[in-house]
Amino acid sequence: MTKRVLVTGGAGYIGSHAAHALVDRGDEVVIIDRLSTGFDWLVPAAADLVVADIGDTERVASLLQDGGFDAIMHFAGSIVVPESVADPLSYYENNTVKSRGLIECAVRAGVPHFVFSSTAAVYGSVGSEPVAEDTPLRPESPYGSSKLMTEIMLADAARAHDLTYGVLRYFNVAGADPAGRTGQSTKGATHLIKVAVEAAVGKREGIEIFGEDYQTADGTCVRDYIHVTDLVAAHLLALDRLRDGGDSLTANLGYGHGFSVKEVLQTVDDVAGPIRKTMGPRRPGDAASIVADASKARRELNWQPQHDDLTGIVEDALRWERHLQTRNEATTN
Ligand SMILES: NC(=O)c1ccc[n+]([C@@H]2O[C@H](COP(=O)([O-])OP(=O)(O)OC[C@H]3O[C@@H](n4cnc5c(N)ncnc54)[C@H](O)[C@@H]3O)[C@@H](O)[C@H]2O)c1
Ligand SMILES: O=c1ccn([C@@H]2O[C@H](COP(=O)(O)OP(=O)(O)O[C@H]3O[C@H](CO)[C@@H](O)[C@H](O)[C@H]3O)[C@@H](O)[C@H]2O)c(=O)[nH]1
Repeated sequence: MTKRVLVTGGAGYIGSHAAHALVDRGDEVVIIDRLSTGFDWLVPAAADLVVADIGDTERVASLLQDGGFDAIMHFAGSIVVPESVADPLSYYENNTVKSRGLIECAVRAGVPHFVFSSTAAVYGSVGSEPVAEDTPLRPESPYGSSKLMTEIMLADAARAHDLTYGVLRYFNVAGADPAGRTGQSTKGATHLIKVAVEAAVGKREGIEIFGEDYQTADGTCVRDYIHVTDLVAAHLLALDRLRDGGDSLTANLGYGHGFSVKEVLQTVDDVAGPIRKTMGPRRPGDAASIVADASKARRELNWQPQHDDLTGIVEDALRWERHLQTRNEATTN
């Protein structure tokens, strides 16, 4: 069978990195993206881009029916936790209902493999110990619940039909393609490292630290930041496993150690020069600490991360931010 992958959300931050990685190793790639938070200029030249909503099941069905795909990588979705609290039904619509339709189209068209972007948000508050995949799932936001429901649908569909899947639960994804071809370009981004490097290049006046009264070493929240290149490498390994006839798998993707908000911002200061920081209240819904036990991905996928270095992550994010600034100046002049 041809190695041909439908990448949903392939014009977004993580999906565009995956599309590049797939093209780099010779897979054929078709992207479906409605360009709500993604950009057509992030897509590799060798990939076909279909600008459409994955909720347009007629379009998706006809793409899959005639397309000769052996896999779907499903990145499309809505991703901002506080937004999901304010507007839960739109999250269930975009992340759960539309994923259901996509899975159904895959089953009907006989696409045998499905790799899905899930999230550490399916665990909820877990304490300071690294969290393994068999930890009880108690999402605390509609975003986390919307993703968990898709995990459940995939597992049930795989039991009933000829489908194998990889569910990958991402911790905090950051950094950019070291080759400089793509990076996080979201407008009004809320992710810590993205916001900090925007401040470093002068796009923002500074950054607010959301709470310093957590039960952590320095009082700020602890997260497990993973370089997007390592994250994407695990997707390719998961896909290869399925293509080789391996079992479905659910695995965390993180490095297994955490950094506090203050440690991250210190690293940004070290790399880019000091940025302005102000102390603010806690952001609703933030857990004090969440760190992956990522031993399963290493064991089952033979995943060997190459970019487990916070300084390198920040350097790559900063390089991309500078590139965006130059690009914006070029397009506005
Ligand atoms: N960034 C993170 O730290 C993180 C962490 C955990 C999980 N994830 C998951 O990874 C995936 C990708 O996230 P990202 O950071 O690249 O976000 P992103 O917003 O950059 O990418 C999402 C892409 O999906 C597209 N899209 C959204 N809804 C669509 C629809 N209905 N039809 C077609 N296209 C649609 C957007 O235009 C965008 O290009 C998401 O599913 C997200 O939940 C991200
Ligand atoms: O301007 C900012 C932005 C963030 N933070 C803090 O930085 C930490 C990380 O925040 P953020 O980068 O927004 O990531 P999370 O809230 O941890 O959520 C991310 O990581 C989850 C998995 O752990 C994914 O599911 C989500 O999609 C993704 O947004 C949190 O303590 C925030 O309070 C600040 O203090 N100031």
